[in-house]
Amino acid sequence: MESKEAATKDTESFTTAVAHIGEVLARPAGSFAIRNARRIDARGVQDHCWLVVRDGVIVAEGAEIDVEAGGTDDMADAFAKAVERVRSQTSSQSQSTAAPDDLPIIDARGAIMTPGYVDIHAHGAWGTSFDDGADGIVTARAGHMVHGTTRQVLSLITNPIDTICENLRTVRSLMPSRPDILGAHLEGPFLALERKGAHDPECLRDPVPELVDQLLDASDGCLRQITIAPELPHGIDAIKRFAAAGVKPAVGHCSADYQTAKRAFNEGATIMTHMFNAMNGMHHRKPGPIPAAVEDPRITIELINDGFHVQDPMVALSFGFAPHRTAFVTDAMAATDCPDGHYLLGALDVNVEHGHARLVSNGAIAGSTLVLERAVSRAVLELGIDPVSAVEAATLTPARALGFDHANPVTGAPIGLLATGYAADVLLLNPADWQVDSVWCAGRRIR
Ligand SMILES: CC(=O)N[C@@H]1[C@@H](O)[C@H](O)[C@@H](COP(=O)(O)O)O[C@@H]1O
Repeated sequence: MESKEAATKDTESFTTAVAHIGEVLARPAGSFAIRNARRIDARGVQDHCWLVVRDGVIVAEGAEIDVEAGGTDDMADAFAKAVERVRSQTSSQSQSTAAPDDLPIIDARGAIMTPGYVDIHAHGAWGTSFDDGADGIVTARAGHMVHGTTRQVLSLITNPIDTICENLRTVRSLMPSRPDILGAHLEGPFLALERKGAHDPECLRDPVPELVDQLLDASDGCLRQITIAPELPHGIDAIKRFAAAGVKPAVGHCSADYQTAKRAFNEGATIMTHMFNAMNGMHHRKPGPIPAAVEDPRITIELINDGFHVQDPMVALSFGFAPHRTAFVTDAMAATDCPDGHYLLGALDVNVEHGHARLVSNGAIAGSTLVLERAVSRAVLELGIDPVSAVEAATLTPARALGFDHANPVTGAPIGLLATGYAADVLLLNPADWQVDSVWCAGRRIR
């Protein structure tokens, strides 16, 4: 839902960007090459890096280090050979999208090159929510895409069950034409009343089998993850049912004790929804759900690194607790990339001041106005987290949490690294401030 302020800000440029992104994503995947970049992905840092993309997939990568600077002869001319190979393949295969002599080569001029960011928990941006129908989804997606979030799971807020089912069907219907949409996340309605945060208490439910089946039917395979308070009467049973259906259950919005959380993870939950927020904290005689997630190497830990939801020392603690398992999420709501003002989260009124969203009714924090671009830049530049770990938390870790780090039916080629065989989701960033300058999603240039 739009606020008055959001409606007056840049409505025209929003509309133009949304249309542009829709058009670009409808085109066939492209072929191109990038050279002279400082590649940072979960494998490490590599200077003078290049990659070659054919029909949307990275087919070769390397570093152009000349012999005098310590490279081998092979390193010096591997790029030219890889480009030549793609050019000759494209000229002999007429269905390819690239003309043989026309493989664009982008000189990154030393810019940072990372995989596209993957946000597995967000609700909206640019004045709209992922619950606001197809138009709302493409608008909010554009708000994240221009900031480098090339792929996103669309989080749906707690609503009456029929509304949630309708919203799931909308997500499902968009997926064939939108490679950037990874599916849906249900945050609710199976949350603990006392940990509801910004969710409508009237709509919270116990996850009895009939409701589980109803949601699975409506999702038609698009449901990727669901947040569940495991201490609800049917909480553990629902975790088993969703896991058996291929959905990743997430522990969150709960008051679970340590044993109940541990049981949830043993029965198939694999994610902790925004650790620290909307759950009981750690106490030396009441350890609660956090140690159960931290000690279990199977669990991915979501973290909202906006400097408001979780204070910086706790963000650093999470990386120490769970290296390679901390995934930045935004939990972004409609006000993201918009002015302060009045917005909606589901049916609830939200006031945004200085970028902080709170329910009008009781002041509860109501999602963030964060984009992953900012989560990564503040991790590196303000918290001193090493760049490889910060990039990993926004790329490979969230991709792996949902099985997208391998070839799969949703993204086809894997995502999360800039490696041969991976989808060409690529960002070029300004090394001074880590702002996103260029974005490719699934081999299509967005900006
Ligand atoms: C969409 C959503 O559910 N967002 C939650 C919100 O419900 C919760 O109130 C807040 C703070 O939780 P805390 O006060 O327990 O830290 O975190 C997230 O913003």
